[in-house]
Amino acid sequence: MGFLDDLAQQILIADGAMGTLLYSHGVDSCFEELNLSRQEEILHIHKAYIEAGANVIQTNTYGANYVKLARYGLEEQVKEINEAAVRIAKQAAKGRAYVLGTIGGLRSIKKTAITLEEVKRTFREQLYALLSEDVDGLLLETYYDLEELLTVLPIARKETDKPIVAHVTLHEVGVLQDGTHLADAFDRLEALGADVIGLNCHLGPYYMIRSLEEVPLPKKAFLSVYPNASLPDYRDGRLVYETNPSYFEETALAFREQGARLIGGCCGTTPKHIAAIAKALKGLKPVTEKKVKERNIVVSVQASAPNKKPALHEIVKQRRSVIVELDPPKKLGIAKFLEGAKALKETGIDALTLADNSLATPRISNVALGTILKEQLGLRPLIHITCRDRNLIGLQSHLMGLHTLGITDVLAVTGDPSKIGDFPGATSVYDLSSFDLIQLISQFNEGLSYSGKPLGEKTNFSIAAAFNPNVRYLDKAVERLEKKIRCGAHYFISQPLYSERQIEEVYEATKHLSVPIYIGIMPLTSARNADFLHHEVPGITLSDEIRARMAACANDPIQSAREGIAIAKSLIDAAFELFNGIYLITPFLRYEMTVELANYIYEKERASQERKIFNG
Ligand SMILES: Cc1cc2nc3c(=O)[nH]c(=O)nc-3n(C[C@H](O)[C@H](O)[C@H](O)COP(=O)(O)OP(=O)(O)OC[C@H]3O[C@@H](n4cnc5c(N)ncnc54)[C@H](O)[C@@H]3O)c2cc1C
Ligand code: MET
Ligand SMILES: [Zn+2]
Repeated sequence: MGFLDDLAQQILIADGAMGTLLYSHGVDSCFEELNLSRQEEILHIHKAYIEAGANVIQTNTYGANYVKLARYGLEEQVKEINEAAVRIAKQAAKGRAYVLGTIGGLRSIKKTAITLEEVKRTFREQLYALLSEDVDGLLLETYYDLEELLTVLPIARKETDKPIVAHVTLHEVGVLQDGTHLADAFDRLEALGADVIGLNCHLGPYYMIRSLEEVPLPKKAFLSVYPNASLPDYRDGRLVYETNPSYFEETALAFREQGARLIGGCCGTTPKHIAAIAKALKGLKPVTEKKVKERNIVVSVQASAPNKKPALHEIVKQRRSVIVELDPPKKLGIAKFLEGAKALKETGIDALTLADNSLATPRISNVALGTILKEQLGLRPLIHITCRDRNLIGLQSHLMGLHTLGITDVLAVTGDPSKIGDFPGATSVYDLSSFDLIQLISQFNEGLSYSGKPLGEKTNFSIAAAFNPNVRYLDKAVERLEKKIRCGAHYFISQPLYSERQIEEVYEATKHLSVPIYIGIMPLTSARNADFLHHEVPGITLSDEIRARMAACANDPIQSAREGIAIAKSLIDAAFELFNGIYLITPFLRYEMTVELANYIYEKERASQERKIFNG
């Protein structure tokens, strides 16, 4: 008889936490290293779980991989640490319990933190070490990222016929962090050859039971569940869990009702919790049938009221369109800002774009100013949103807020890193990349949150993305644009360009794209401003001619502004022929410059229309 034969007949009890138990004993270093330096302590914990009633234990190898051990400078000891862990667990089990070799997931919400190639390499190394010591099976646990588990599971399946337990970790009741429903995730794991499929960590029994209620019994695999002791509490800088082991008696019965056959514990659980599970399930057979609750899907996702005005990306496909950036002030007081906004509105621009703390320096909230523009001036605000200043919670709340205010035009950007701004020590969040943010907003437009939870309404954001053509390899930048379109970008707004030739190159490189581009034009204000952009802003190169023109009027601010405007007008002339959309950037709140340029564009447009009519 083996592990799977036993599961076919009966419920097996698994062990509980290792990490949080060691932590509660005061261990604050690498838990897995203790397989080498404090073997007795690990042995003792395994034994305590077996004595509490565990038929299945797991090796102390949750984080024994290259990536996690590297945090402690132990990355060269992957093999040693894993092999030692199996030997200790086997010594504790002495044939009384099955030993599963544990491999923990690496990715959290930030997929970008580790590539799938690194995931595979790291996984293989740990897998070979565990298999070389002849474990009874594998436990792939705490996979928040389904893509990661779907990547590593086939590797393990190909390498071994031993039983594989594959555990996802829920984001919230019934769904994974990418919005996949638990039942669908289980189907996919079963199809890839997992023998036991289940859940561990993050949530306590209550939410896990509710999640399993919507999951049918697997076709062939067995179901397992390792809940946390409770939701965690944060006390004196430490995560702590409620300890009420007798609660695990009731919940073990509920897990059995849901079809679980392998039941253990995750963070915060102790041998007492495992003893409670064993006590409750003593003599009980697994269920072979269950009633599945209908999926909790809100069927009626309301479309939100259609935008009163057409979206910018629709406007710019059809006609000339000018949008202007006017940065929110860095100090309190918005009189000059409003003066500029009014003057720009009078030119007839389609939107005023408001940066989100550009150059990582605090400015008055662009949502506050956007609301004022919309409500008081009837001017369309286009709100930049960076991934730098808000985590996944903040971003979603921000988007819901914008929707509630009726603001539908947004630009999704990574955001300049905080180290270049006024507060270099501040955290740059980057939970999401610009691609992820574009995808998130598209998902909001489908009425779904990041985790796939219905929002009750669909938003109707018109999604702009950034285009930086000031790079060494333009084709690489264009590949990013293509990816942004696949993520859901409706149009692009470019960084400023400073030569007619570059505008033509950009046109040639992007003319195949299915979405429009607003070309960035920012008037130079002085010779110093020109030198700064040329020498210090990555990617921006001004022609010798432009720099000479600005240098010639270096000591004359009025003439400098005139020259800056004249240069911008030539750039506009070049862009005008090739692009419908022009994005004017107001330097240093000097809105009179962008007012003049907007008027110039509209006059040019009128003249061009008249010529067309005249020519029939
Ligand atoms: C129109 C516009 C508005 C902006 N508004 C703001 C704002 O309000 N607040 C703010 O803080 N920042 C703003 N930025 C700056 C922006 O956040 C960064 O410049 C950003 O890196 C470029 O846009 P993205 O975020 O979409 O970057 P992504 O395309 O996601 O690129 C992110 C990073 O990848 C790298 N990268 C991208 N393309 C290439 C390439 N071709 N070759 C090599 N490496 C590359 C760069 O390191 C880049 O910083 C704005 C930029 C633009 C163009
Ligand atoms: C972070 S999830 C749990 C990891 C491992 N099973 C432990 O208890 O230490
Ligand atoms: Zn856990």
